[in-house]
Amino acid sequence: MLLWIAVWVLAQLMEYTAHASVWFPASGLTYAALLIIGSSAILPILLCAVIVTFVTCIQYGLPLDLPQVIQAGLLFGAAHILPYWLSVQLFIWIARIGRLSTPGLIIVYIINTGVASLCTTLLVIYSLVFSNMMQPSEISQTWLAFWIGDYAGVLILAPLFAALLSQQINNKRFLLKSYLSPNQTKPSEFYYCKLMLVTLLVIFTTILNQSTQQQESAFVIFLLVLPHMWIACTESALFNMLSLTFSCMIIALFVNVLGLNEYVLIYQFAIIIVAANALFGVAVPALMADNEKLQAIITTDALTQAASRQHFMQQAERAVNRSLTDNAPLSLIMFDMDNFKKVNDTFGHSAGDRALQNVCRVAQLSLRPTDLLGRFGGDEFVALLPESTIKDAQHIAQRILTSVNEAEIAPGHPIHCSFGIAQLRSDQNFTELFNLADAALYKAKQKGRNTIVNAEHSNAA
Ligand SMILES: Nc1nc2c(ncn2[C@@H]2O[C@H](COP(=O)(O)OP(=O)(O)OP(=O)(O)O)[C@@H](O)[C@H]2O)c(=O)[nH]1
Repeated sequence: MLLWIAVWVLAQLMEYTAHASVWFPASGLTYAALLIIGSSAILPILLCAVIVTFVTCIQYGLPLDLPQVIQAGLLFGAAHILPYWLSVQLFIWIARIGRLSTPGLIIVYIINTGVASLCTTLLVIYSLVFSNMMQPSEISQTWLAFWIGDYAGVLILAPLFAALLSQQINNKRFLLKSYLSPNQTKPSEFYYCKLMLVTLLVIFTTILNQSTQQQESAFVIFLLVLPHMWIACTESALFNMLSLTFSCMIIALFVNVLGLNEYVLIYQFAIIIVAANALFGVAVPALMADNEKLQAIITTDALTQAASRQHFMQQAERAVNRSLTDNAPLSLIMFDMDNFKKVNDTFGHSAGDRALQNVCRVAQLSLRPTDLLGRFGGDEFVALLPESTIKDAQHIAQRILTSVNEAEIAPGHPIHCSFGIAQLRSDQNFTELFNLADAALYKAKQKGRNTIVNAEHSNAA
């Protein structure tokens, strides 16, 4: 309640004409409270509405007695709360059933809050007229500025207040965090430079506007979209929201101080457009994080963390082409665990999984950072060794074989592997190299397993 009254007072301070402020932060808090706290936020907001109506009556010297003030306050509160409450219910419902991604949710949020703030505006205006707090003749000049002020308050401040309330209240109605990138509690080192740019642009525009008294100059404020998109793409959602709040505050401040009331709608629309754009920016870090996760899923084998077959093939094709162009050596080691089916049957599938992970871990230790290890099938692995001759590959395969043999499935049961190795010739492509290593591996199995066979000579190493 204290916060709601405080942000209402803030809007009053920024009021440029009766009942119309550059923005109305209280709408943002109402929306956030209904979203995070739920219907138990209705009564405190209603009480706040009665209190601020009382203050307004004193402020404008309206001749209403106490019961009339209470009635007017309740009417105002109901008109203010009802559309936002319906809008929040709809938003939660769409978020739940739609399984929307962050950008989808932002579109729904922008449209939803736009419609809700318009409905609130119309209802509140009619409640003010009904309570004799506003003249019907004032409606036509007030409603648009009133709506845009409310819309800016919700669009910009509701996510910020929702984030703050979510930290205090353990709510399961709407998990805001699941739509945002991992929390980044600190701004980047250039954050304050970006805010400085925003401030300079606002000061420049408002002073230009005041000195020229032409509406064309007020349109310069739309350039705010540039620093705000920069902030949106490089800062966390929290600092994105804070910077939008900052922009709105200084715009409202300068518009009031420099008496730019005539042009206020331009500034209000600029705030809305910049905020809607920047909100999409909130989705950028989340999309990038999703992208990284997807990339990891596609390129990595989940059990062993070796490269997936598809990723290995892509990288191998490229490495082979590079090697052929540079006339540099490149070798392939193919290895497969021996009698792995028996391992699974004897020690269980989980022990088999651990053995696969162990083989992969020790193989990685024997490889260089420039080599690539891939899992091709159940117990079959391939290592791509750029800049390596068959001799180098033999040494590496021997190192892997030795360490694999030292790793045990169970006490007294060492892991055994067979290896086939091949070096790329200048007249070969990757598939031919692969087939050669595969044939050598087959020979290693035939030779009694747990051994290394060189494809060129087809001899046990
Ligand atoms: N634990 C476990 N087993 C797997 C996995 N993927 C495949 N397998 C099993 O690995 C075994 C592979 O067996 P085979 O390809 O017949 O070869 P092998 O028993 O190792 O015999 P050789 O290769 O001839 O030495 C099969 O029993 C598969 O069920 C996995 O992710 N985890």
